[in-house]
Amino acid sequence: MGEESKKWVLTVTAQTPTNIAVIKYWGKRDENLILPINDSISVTLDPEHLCTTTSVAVSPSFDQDRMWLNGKEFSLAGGRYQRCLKEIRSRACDYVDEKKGIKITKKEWENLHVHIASYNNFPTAAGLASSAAGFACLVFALAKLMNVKDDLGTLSSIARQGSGSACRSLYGGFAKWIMGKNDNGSDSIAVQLADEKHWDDLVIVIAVVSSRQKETSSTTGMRDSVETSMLIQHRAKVAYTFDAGPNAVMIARNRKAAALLLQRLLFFFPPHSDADLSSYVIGDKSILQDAGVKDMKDVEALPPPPEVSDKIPAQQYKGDVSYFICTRPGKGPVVLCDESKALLNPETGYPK
Ligand SMILES: Nc1ncnc2c1ncn2[C@@H]1O[C@H](COP(=O)(O)OP(=O)(O)OP(=O)(O)O)[C@@H](O)[C@H]1O
Ligand SMILES: C[C@@](O)(CCOP(=O)(O)OP(=O)(O)O)CC(=O)O
Repeated sequence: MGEESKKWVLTVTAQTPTNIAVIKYWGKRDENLILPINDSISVTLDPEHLCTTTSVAVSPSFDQDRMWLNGKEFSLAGGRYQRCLKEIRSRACDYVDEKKGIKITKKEWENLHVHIASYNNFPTAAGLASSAAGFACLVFALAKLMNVKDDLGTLSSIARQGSGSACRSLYGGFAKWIMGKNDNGSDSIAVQLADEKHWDDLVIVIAVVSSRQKETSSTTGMRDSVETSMLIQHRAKVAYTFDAGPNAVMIARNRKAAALLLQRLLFFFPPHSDADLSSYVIGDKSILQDAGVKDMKDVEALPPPPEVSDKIPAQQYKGDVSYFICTRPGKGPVVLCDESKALLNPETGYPK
């Protein structure tokens, strides 16, 4: 290949939301293919507040597949990354860009290397579904780059092989991962139940008590549950609100309930006195207005909630929560055309 023809770089940038399961996936029947032991249902969170942005690039000048996560080089050697790359490459279609003089045939995609740069705008591996947004974004961006024509259901089954919960992040609103029955996983895909407008005054408040990396990953935690819990098969009938980590996720059915909830949360879990309210409650700050809280003085003036009685004393836990994120149902993956949002330099294909 001549030096001139080695110069071109083709890039795509995509943004994908996280999701929080209300009926959780917890336990696999196949560890390799990532097949679950139950159906699960989730709410996709607004990418304005929590999202992954991933840029992918391809060029004949790249000599290996490389990835950078949150600014640091990250190994793609793991089986989950390799499987996603292989599945997407096998579905790549011919690509032609007459203007740039780029022509890639289906066969040529197999030998072209990719560069990937990804950034999570929220804590990674802390129990806030970074693997979900991350693998969904990786698969979605690569599929766009390689001109994959398959539908979102197929892409969801590829993202599933990166991280189970990722299959639901291919959709906005409310998604269901159908566990499927087939041994080869072909029917284990996610579908959209309703879009983000369906229940648009639903409010999700996340109390972040720790942004540190979890000691037990979801993969390990659910494996232990499957091996040791006799009740695991019955678990998905039971509602609970914690994800796999210390950070509580609370779902309020409408804005009024969310405002009352936030008043109570701020009463019981006030920030340290020197804190700034705008960094203590992030995301959709308009809930603060509904709660009648404009500044720290208003937080300090919050009265004990009426349900506090002699039996339940109004003990306050100052500083125990690092910060709260208020969010809502959000849209699914999108391609970002604004060059300034790209994480890879369009000329070189290396991180900006
Ligand atoms: N943007 C990303 N792109 C690709 N992979 C990512 C990205 N973000 C996270 N990951 C992968 O996901 C792993 C973290 O997954 P893990 O399940 O342990 O935590 P989590 O997804 O944040 O929490 P949980 O699934 O319990 O909500 C990372 O070590 C990395 O391999
Ligand atoms: C508690 C959960 O968030 C667990 C998510 O687990 P992962 O999808 O991160 O696990 P792997 O498939 O092993 O990568 C529940 C859920 O999202 O349904």
